[in-house]
Amino acid sequence: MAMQKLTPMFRQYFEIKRRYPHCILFFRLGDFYEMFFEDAEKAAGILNIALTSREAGGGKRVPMCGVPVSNAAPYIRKLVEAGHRVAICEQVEDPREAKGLVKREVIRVVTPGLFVDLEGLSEKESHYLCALSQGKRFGLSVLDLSTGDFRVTALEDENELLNEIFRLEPRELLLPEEKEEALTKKLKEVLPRLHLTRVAPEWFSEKRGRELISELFGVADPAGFGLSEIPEALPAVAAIIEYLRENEKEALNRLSSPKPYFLGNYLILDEPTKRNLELVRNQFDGTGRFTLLWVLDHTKTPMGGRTLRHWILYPLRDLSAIRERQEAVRYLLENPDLRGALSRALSRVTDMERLTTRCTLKLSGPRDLVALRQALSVIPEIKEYLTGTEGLLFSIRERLGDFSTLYEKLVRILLEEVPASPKEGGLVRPGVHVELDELRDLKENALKYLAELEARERQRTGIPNLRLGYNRVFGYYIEVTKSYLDRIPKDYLRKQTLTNAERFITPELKEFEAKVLSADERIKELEYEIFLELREAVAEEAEALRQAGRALGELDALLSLAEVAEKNDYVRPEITETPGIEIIEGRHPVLEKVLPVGNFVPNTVRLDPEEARLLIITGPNMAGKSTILRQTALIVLMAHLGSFVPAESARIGLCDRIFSRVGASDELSRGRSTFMVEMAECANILNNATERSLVILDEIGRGTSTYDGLAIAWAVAEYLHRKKALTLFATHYHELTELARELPAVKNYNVAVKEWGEEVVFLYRLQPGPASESYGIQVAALAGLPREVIERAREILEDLEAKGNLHQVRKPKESPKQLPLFDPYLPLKEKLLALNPEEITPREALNLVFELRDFLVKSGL
Ligand SMILES: Nc1ncnc2c1ncn2[C@@H]1O[C@H](COP(=O)(O)OP(=O)(O)OP(=O)(O)O)[C@@H](O)[C@H]1O
Repeated sequence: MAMQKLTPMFRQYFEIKRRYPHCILFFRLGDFYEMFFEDAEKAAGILNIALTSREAGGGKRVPMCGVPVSNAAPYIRKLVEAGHRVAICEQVEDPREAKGLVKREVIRVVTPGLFVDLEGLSEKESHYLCALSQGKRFGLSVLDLSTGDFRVTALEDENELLNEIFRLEPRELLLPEEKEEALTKKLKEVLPRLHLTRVAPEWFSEKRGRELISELFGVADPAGFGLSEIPEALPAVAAIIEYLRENEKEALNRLSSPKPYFLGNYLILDEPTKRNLELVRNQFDGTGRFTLLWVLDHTKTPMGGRTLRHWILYPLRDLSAIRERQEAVRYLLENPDLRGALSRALSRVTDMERLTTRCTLKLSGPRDLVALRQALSVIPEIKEYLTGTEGLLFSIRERLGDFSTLYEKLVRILLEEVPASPKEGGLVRPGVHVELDELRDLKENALKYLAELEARERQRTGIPNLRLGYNRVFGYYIEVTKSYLDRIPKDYLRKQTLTNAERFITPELKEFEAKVLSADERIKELEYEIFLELREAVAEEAEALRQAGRALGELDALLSLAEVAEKNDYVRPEITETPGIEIIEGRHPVLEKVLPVGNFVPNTVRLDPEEARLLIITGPNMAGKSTILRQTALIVLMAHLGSFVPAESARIGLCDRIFSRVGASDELSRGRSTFMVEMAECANILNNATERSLVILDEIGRGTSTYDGLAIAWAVAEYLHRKKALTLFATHYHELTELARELPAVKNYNVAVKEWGEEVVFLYRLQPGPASESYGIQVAALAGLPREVIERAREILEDLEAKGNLHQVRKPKESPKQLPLFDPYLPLKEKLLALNPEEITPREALNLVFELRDFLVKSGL
């Protein structure tokens, strides 16, 4: 449309839209955010709202849709979740005072990484925006705007970078525009839901990073933040700050300074390990159920949940830091009364970190302040409980700070219950503001006041029938009948003449009228001002509040570890500087919770750098090999995060990383064959494992021909033995058990099974020595292969054995897809197998079809 034909408002719309071409523009019109043209068409579809039209000038109508300002949050959330960016354009002057068209400006752009709507964020997960710069090393800055957590680090190579991104799972990653495609493709592969945002390459400047840091945080040298060791991160810091400046200016007001973190301080968990060990997400449906976090998380607060998740993903490598956490868990474990009291107190704490940030971003409403007040009310109580503690608990107490002044203010000013919006009034207590109290009195006592005034005026003038009245044209007036006009005082101003009477006004009446008529509006205005001041008072203490929030998170996480340790009978592992692992009667933390009580069979694993650093574990399918591998890795990881562990006792030498190569993950979508993935993961292990690494390998070489596979597995085992990494190697290649004879620190173990007629019984018990047989056919029979096929297989086996074709190498069984560790749908399978088609009713059949459909959908088949 030609510009000149447009209405002034649409001209303004276009001027703004031109600056935000990649955003859906929420254009404020009165009580609505309106969208136009393509934005409207796109949004109406996603939001499922009516698409209407509006005249844009010259009689032309254009597509339009809108959402109410008072309830815009869920719509914004939906659009952002669908991958859009939403530019919020507000009226930035009072329409009543505007000369002509009211001024409008975009005040914030909501992007996937800058999303802080409490309802749209998952409570116990961080929500990261990252920026990536590349110099000699990679620089990564990581911001969770919702909590104010701002960190930076440097990464040696692409591999380290991909692992870290996979660990953080950011929602949005900022990259310079010219960034090469190969890397972005890999990033998309590890995290398909990640939004990659290209921004101006000039933003990634070390110099700019220094300038911005000194500008925002008032320090001349970023070294003050410990950034001198990672100058590569400065461009990434600059990019994030520039991004905030462009899209969320308010965030710059009270941004926390970026804190460096060094990957070397944490156990390295690469992508396959995080995935295979099902630390925070299961491989079955990608949710948190049946994961290590699921077992350990009994936290009461969102901060606690986020902290624990972070601890699991960043296990420590520093002995004293681990012991500090263990000590705190021990103390809580031994003091159940204290634990109970702290737990109850924490249950009343709200999400302090996110509520505080919303105040700094000027997004919070009265209810947020009330929620924050509630959290603050609990802090003195918690401090009291922690009096007399030592170590970490004492340091938590110290970090909780003192918010008595702020708390008292919130109590003194805000009512118990407040409305959602700060602009509707009804949130400030009486006695806070003189004018506000007067206005409220005035409103409530208007009628009484008028009656009093009438009586007073009658007395003053001596006019017995003087009367007060109101009409819409003149407002309040005093009416005097004609017979008394001679008694009218001088300050009466004539306003209207009727047949029998005259109407007057007085300055007092006018003042009263102005007050009453505007009281309501003024009350709302005053309450809003008081609210803004209060919100600002909270924002001023943002840093201390965030620190307290984090401290409460730590306390909550420690309590959770203590609670889980008690409930599940965990022990405190002894952590040593000397490498080596000894887990006596260890259990799989998740599987033991899923199986009926008492059904899990514990196992002892000893890895010793000199005597037994590589254990070859053989045993038939389903015997429990993978479980032993995983539980060992999980126990080692739990020990490093400061948790107690499911075992009778455990001694764990400090590790630098846990490697895992377990099962064949579903990589077809990445366009790489199973074998290729297996080898790539294996290469990574071989190139990086050290004497301090724990390596768990499950069936290496299965994806290729038997001989190739065996040869590779053999060579890999030899190499790891030479590198002195502590390794558990589960295999179907029986031949590998020969290694124990050749290499000094290789030991054979097998998972016991017992024959029961033609069947096998799984004992799940790890015992020294190689497995005697494969039992593949028995397991196949258990799985329900038709009897005919099983019998035929036996014949073939006997035949092969008789011909000597089976001599050394037994081809391992292929399993088409990695089974989840346990099978949540076993009951359904059993039902299906037990089904008698002759007897089933149509209703039963239909129910089964529904169950089956749910299963297929959930398992992604
Ligand atoms: N220690 C144990 N106690 C009780 N049940 C167990 C134990 N270990 C394993 N199981 C059960 O056996 C199932 C199979 O275990 P796992 O996957 O570890 O076997 P596997 O030997 O690795 O099998 P495959 O060689 O076919 O991959 C588990 O899902 C679990 O139900």
